[in-house]
Amino acid sequence: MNATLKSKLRRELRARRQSLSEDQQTIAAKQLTQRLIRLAAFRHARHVAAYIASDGEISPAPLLRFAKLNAKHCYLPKISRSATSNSMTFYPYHHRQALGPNRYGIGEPAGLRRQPRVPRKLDIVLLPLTGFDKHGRRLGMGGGYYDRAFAFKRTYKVRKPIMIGLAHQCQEVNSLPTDHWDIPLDFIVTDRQVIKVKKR
Ligand SMILES: Nc1nc2c(c(=O)[nH]1)N(C=O)[C@@H](CNc1ccc(C(=O)N[C@@H](CCC(=O)O)C(=O)O)cc1)CN2
Ligand SMILES: Nc1ncnc2c1ncn2[C@@H]1O[C@H](COP(=O)(O)OP(=O)(O)OP(=O)(O)O)[C@@H](O)[C@H]1O
Repeated sequence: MNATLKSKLRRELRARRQSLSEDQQTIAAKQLTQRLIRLAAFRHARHVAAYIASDGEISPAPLLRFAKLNAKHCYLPKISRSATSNSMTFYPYHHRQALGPNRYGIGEPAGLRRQPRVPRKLDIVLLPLTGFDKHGRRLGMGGGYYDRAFAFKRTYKVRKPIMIGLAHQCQEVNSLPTDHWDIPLDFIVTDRQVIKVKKR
């Protein structure tokens, strides 16, 4: 039931972000950066995970440059497929890091010489949203990668990492369906606003 609804919404919301022009994307990414760098959660973070934008997603690239200049350690997700599950690992994103496309065509660290960082040792995770509502519910790309990698946050009720969903303002919807495995967000930041999610 939820799955059909989620996939219909996903199609609609992906079309919305894909229709933004290059200029709109550039401006949105800068505005997003300005909002994020004011957040205490970001200022205090030493280990920051983000992503390489694809499919019209709002880009954390200018934020990553700022984070690097401020001596923060940055990480990018890399996905892998095994016989039993699809998982995601976070690798350091350093200067001149080689990137290669994953099976969805998204850039991810390639030619790895460094060790990944375990998810619970990240301070903040900036994750891409396909959709969100004002209550802080999220819709991802449907792979369940973030839900699985951070399922420990639901199980152990730990504070870290702080989960911050990033999206274009045009990806807001009135209400989203939720499933029990959806990991809760702490903040949603768009080019226009910061939502601090209330604990449920
Ligand atoms: N930039 C970025 N990196 C990321 C993610 C992401 O959402 N954005 N991921 C976050 O998980 C992981 C990759 N997950 C993905 C999962 C599904 C599809 C995808 O395109 N799936 C279907 C459509 C699904 C649907 O509409 O129901 C497709 O192949 O077209 C892409 C990425 C890791 N890296
Ligand atoms: N903790 C988990 N353990 C096992 N399977 C899970 C877990 N969390 C989610 N899944 C599976 O992942 C699939 C995708 O879930 P959903 O549609 O909510 O993805 P999403 O939140 O949009 O994706 P993402 O987390 O990659 O952004 C579901 O079929 C679900 O069964």
